[in-house]
Amino acid sequence: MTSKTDSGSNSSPFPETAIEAHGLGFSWHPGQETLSFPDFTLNRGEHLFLHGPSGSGKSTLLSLLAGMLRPGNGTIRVLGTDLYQLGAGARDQFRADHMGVIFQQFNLVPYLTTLANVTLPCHLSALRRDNAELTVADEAAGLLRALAIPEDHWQRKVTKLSIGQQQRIAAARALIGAPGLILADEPTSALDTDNRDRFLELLLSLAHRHKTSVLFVSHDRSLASHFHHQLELRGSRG
Ligand SMILES: Nc1ncnc2c1ncn2[C@@H]1O[C@H](COP(=O)(O)OP(=O)(O)OP(=O)(O)O)[C@@H](O)[C@H]1O
Repeated sequence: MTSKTDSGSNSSPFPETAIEAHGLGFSWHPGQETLSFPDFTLNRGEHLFLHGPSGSGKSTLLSLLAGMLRPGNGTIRVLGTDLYQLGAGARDQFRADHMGVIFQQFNLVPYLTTLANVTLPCHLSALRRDNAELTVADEAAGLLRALAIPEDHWQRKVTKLSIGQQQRIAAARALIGAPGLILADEPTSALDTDNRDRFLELLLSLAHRHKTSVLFVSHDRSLASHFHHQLELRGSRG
C-alpha cells in the first residue's frame, strides 16, 4: 500500500497511485484539538479496509479525501491531482468525475426516484456517462438488479424505500460510470448478511474490472480479509 509504482509505459491516463495522503491534520473548530492522520499511499486497483474506534476520525478522513473538508495541514493527491490546489468548483467536478462516495447517511436526493438517484453521477459528469456500459439506464438497471432492488421500486421516491434498500441505492450511485476511486463509509451497516455479501461481491468484481481503488470503512472486522490492505486510526490528536 505504501510503496509507489512508477506509471511507466501504462497507457492509462491516470498514474498508478490513487491516493497519496501526507501530513494530514484537521481541526473541526479553530483552536480545538487537531485530528492527525497517518501518511498512506493506495495504488490504483488496490482496496483498503479502514477501521478504528468510534470518534477516531474515519468519516473525517473520508471527507478530506473526497475534497469536502480542507485539511489544516498536509496534502492529498487523488489520481495524481493535488485536490486542494483545485478551486471549489473544480474540486466538485473532480469528485463527480473520479469518485464514488457512499456516505454514512447515504445523502440520497429525497425528491428523486430510485433510478434518478442512481443515474445522477452520469448527469453531473460526462466522463462517468461515457464510462457507462451500454446506456446509463442499462447500467443503472444492471446495478439495481445485482443489488436485489425489486424492479417495481425503481420509479418510487427513495424516501419510500427501506433503510437497507436506500443504502444499496447509495452504493449503486457510487458504482455507476466506473469512477477511479470508491470511498465507502460503513456501506454495509444497514444490510443483512445476504445483501452485505452481494454488495461486497459486486463492489470488488467491478473494482477489479475497472481497476478502481476502494477505501472501505467498517466496524465489522470480519470483512477485512476481502481487502488488500488495512489501516487503523487510533484517534491521535495534537
Ligand atoms: N460536524 C462536526 N462538527 C464538530 N466535530 C465533529 C463533526 N464531525 C465529527 N466531529 C468530531 O471529530 C472526531 C472524529 O469524528 P468522525 O465522525 O470522523 O469519527 P469516526 O471514526 O468516523 O466515528 P464513528 O465510527 O463513530 O462513525 C470526533 O471527536 C467527532 O466528535
